[in-house]
Amino acid sequence: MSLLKTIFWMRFIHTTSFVATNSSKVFFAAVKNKGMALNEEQRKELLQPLLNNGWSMVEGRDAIKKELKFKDFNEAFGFMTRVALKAETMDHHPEWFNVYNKVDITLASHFVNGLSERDVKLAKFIDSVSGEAKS
Ligand SMILES: C[C@H](O)[C@H](O)[C@H]1CNC2=NC(N)=NC(=O)C2=N1
Repeated sequence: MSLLKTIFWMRFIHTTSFVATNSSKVFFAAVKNKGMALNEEQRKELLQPLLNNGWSMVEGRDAIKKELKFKDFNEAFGFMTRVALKAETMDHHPEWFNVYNKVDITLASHFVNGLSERDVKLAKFIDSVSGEAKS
């Protein structure tokens, strides 16, 4: 092969592999897109109803928490199982602590180091399955 042909093929391979890696980067960034931190408007519209429903802001951190008390461990763990399955399908997990019938839950989004719409969605789900629990 002539030197010119070799240079041509080297440039061709370099360009096509560059295009391939770049488009896969764009593709995976889109797949992984989890949204952004809540803005002021969303905080009034989406967060305030949760704060009126037993959730409160964590001190020194952009996160929300709720403390739930169930009848017994069975009720508490049944609730946790429902939330765990939902969290897994959402790929969004609570920080939580359980002793017997008590479950303390904190929600925040690691990828924005604060609250996102995912926390609102999970908090709403938690409220919908917490049944007779007292907060
Ligand atoms: C790699 C995986 O997608 C991430 O670590 C997920 C898992 N669960 C998560 N849960 C929460 N609360 N926030 C996240 O940013 C998060 N990210």
